[in-house]
Amino acid sequence: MTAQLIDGKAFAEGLRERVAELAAAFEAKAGRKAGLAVVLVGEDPASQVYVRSKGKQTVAAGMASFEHKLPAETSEADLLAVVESLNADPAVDGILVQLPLPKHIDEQKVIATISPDKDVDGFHVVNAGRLAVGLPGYVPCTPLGCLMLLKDKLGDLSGLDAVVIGRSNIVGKPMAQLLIAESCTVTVAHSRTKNLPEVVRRADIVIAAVGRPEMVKGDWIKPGATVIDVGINRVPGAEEGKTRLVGDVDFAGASAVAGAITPVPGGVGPMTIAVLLRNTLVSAYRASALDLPAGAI
Ligand SMILES: Nc1nc2c(c(=O)[nH]1)N[C@@H](CN(C=O)c1ccc(C(=O)N[C@@H](CCC(=O)O)C(=O)O)cc1)CN2
Repeated sequence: MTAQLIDGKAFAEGLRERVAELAAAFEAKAGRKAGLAVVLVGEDPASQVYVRSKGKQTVAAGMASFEHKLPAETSEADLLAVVESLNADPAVDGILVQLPLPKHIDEQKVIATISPDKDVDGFHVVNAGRLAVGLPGYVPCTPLGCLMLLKDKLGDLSGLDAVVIGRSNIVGKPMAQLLIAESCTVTVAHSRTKNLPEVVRRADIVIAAVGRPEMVKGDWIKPGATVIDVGINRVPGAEEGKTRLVGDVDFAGASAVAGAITPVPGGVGPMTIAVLLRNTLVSAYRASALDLPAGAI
């Protein structure tokens, strides 16, 4: 079997177009643009690329982008003060503090300071709690993007066996909650899981989010399964001094067995920013007490 490719890049483009249409409608009704503030502390090269992309895509979708670039030595107190000023700013519907933060800053404290109503990353404990009990709130962008790709490919997910490899607050845990809400039978596997290949082999849906290059092998995959690769790992390339991106799944091996698979790059990654724009627009509609057409995005 050769797996069908799940084209996250194309899906994300479509989502961004729908967001842009609704952002224009929002501006016409509210008399202002929906706004996203992104805060970057330090000069991590990958984070700089993601923040630049977020700014460009926000503007391209017809929303206002507010970038706050702070030096790596910024104190926790100063960062919290920036977040508090964004909480109070009516032009800002969504706040995102780019992770990871420098070691001297307590990430949880920063996330807890973001207003849950502007937490378009969905990392605040209030939004995590809302997801856990099935109340409306903001859902972290990467897992929501994975779910959109899965539903687009498979339709109804109920009754399917899903394995989520990884238990981070950003991907693994919310992904498991989303799949439970879709009536999947969900296993969350991690570094202590015994006989991981056997656990993965039972799954109709595999979500790999461990951050270990090409860890999930082709012979771990059940024939016909759908494989969503969340990993973005930079490894040495064929040419001296060059690097290339690989996922957490051995793409060549898994493609020979799976029914459908996301590539890296061009799979889950582009969905992260498209869903961020979507969450920001939802926040803008809520802040202005305007109705978003049901199921529009
Ligand atoms: N506050 C947050 N911090 C971080 C998040 C997040 O959701 N919120 N996620 C990641 C990084 N990230 C967005 O911030 C992100 C990662 C990857 C991509 C992407 O489009 N990847 C491309 C490849 C890009 C490349 O060449 O390097 C792909 O997979 O095709 C977008 C956003 C950590 N921090």
